[in-house]
Amino acid sequence: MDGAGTLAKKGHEIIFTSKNAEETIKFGKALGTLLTNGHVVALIGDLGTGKTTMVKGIVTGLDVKDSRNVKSPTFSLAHKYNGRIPVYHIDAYRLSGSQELLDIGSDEMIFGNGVTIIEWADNVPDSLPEEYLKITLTHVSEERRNIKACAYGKRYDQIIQLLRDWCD
Ligand SMILES: Nc1ncnc2c1ncn2[C@@H]1O[C@H](COP(=O)(O)OP(=O)(O)OP(=O)(O)O)[C@@H](O)[C@H]1O
Repeated sequence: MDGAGTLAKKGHEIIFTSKNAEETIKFGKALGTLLTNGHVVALIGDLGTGKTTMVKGIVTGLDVKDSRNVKSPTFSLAHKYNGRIPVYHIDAYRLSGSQELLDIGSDEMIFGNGVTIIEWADNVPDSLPEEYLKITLTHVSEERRNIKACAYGKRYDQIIQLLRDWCD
């Protein structure tokens, strides 16, 4: 990626430093183009670190229309978008555990067809499948964020490799 963020490389994870929201969207879009049925992306980060901004990028890469209007489903808990495959966007902020997530039918979302993106995934660790991609966003300065993408399971190793190629 020309003249954009900086990248640290380590095994099955990458750390990308995003300079602004637009760059986080571009990173998300690159990731979204690599996702397919059954993939789960767990997003972790404090308030305002850019989780929803990242989701906008990911769903853009999944060909969801009007992706810039995506908002966190904080009250409805989950949204379904129609992209090239179904996309489930879950916000676990208000959830105190995995049972509440199960109650909204998360099993069908996480283990069914399509891609599932879970904001505040650290609130529902027991709901995550054995393999998933974890993205941790941390605030560096007003516009700078560290984006750490980590593959949990071999299925995601190739995604990390391709993201690395994209960032280089
Ligand atoms: N590098 C960056 N990456 C992402 N967002 C950024 C960046 N720089 C500034 N921002 C801004 O930070 C804000 C992040 O908001 P966003 O809703 O995406 O965060 P969030 O983690 O989902 O927050 P919350 O948990 O409160 O819903 C947006 O206004 C966005 O434009």
